[in-house]
Amino acid sequence: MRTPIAPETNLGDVDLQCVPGGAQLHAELPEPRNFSGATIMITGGTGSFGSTILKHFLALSVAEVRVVSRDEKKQDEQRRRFADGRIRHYVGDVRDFRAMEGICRDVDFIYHAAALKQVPSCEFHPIEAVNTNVTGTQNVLDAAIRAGVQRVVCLSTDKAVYPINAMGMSKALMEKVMVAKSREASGKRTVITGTRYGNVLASRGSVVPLFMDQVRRGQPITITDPNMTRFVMTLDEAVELCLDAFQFGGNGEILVRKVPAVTIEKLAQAVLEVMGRPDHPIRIIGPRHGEKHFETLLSREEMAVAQDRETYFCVPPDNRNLNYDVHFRSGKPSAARLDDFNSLNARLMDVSEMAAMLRNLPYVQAFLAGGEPDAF
Ligand SMILES: O=c1ccn([C@@H]2O[C@H](COP(=O)(O)OP(=O)(O)O[C@H]3O[C@H](CO)[C@@H](O)[C@H](O)[C@H]3O)[C@@H](O)[C@H]2O)c(=O)[nH]1
Repeated sequence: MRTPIAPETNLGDVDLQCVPGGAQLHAELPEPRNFSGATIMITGGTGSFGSTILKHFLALSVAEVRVVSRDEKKQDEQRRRFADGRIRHYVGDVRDFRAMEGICRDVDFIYHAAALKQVPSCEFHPIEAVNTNVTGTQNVLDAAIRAGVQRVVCLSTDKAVYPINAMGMSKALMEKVMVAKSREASGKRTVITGTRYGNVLASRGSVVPLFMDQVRRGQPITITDPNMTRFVMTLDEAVELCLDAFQFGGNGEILVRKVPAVTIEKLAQAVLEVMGRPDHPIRIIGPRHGEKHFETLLSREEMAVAQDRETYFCVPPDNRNLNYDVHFRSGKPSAARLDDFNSLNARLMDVSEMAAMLRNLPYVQAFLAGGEPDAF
């Protein structure tokens, strides 16, 4: 069944004050999010993000969730774990337009999370990153527009801003594809919105499970660079942003959650504090392939036009056309005197705040209870 979102829940047309550097927003954000009876498609639905979003959607009494991914084995595990007849698994690759076209039929909402996201491996296989992250996104959006899907939310990363590695570059291009497709979709049924995240704590393959495992095995914690900083957020915060994007995201907008940052040294100290092993040895190993010293969630140019929506920033699309006269008559606000929003000038957490955040994570709690939890 198709469930239209009530027009009043879409803030895409509301005249929000444009606040360089970010002051407060003034519009009331309506509740609640209504997905009941909807058919939802999640690309990358067996990955960290996809499966967590899946769990949240199932709790919101949706009619059907189509999980699209390439890995039969993960799908089988997920089928057993959830044991919910509303989930339908599709083996398919976002690189395959025809497959996406078939799966999109009669879908109301799409969460597009499928991506190659490992920084080091994308350095070695950049074209693979382009094929999945860029062309794959184009395929999903073309299929969605053609099928008249109501809303598509695409997942991006801080590594797409001022990118230096292939993963970030492919995600930056993905965002450009997303905005270009939103122009194409303008006036049609489909609304396309992006979300941009920093590091989600304790996600599969990330540094927190690695550090905890190293401590448990009695191996030194390996720190790349103690002064390196990363934006960190919990999975719940990430899910919240996704749901906000479905409800409030306008066409072509990118929503960026405001989160604090932490140095890797403090993150490691917090892990050791939580594990009660403050004197555990640490080894400095130096940065990995393609790593940045700090990350940026919003460029200076984006800060000049971003709208501040309390828990997140909204970057509107640049909807000027390619007519040069129009360009010259209506330039953008200047970014010259603005800072970007990066993990050096963001609020930096101290060890005890970081440790408190870690203690609240289900993964950390299960680990400390002696288990071997799967990172999501
Ligand atoms: O043995 C290690 C491994 C990592 N790090 C550091 O820990 C931080 C976080 O590393 P990791 O958890 O591997 O995440 P990132 O490399 O920052 O990338 C993650 O976070 C991105 C969001 O920024 C996602 O897009 C990526 O998919 C995801 O891998 C980085 O500063 C690393 O240098 C260490 O100090 N020691």
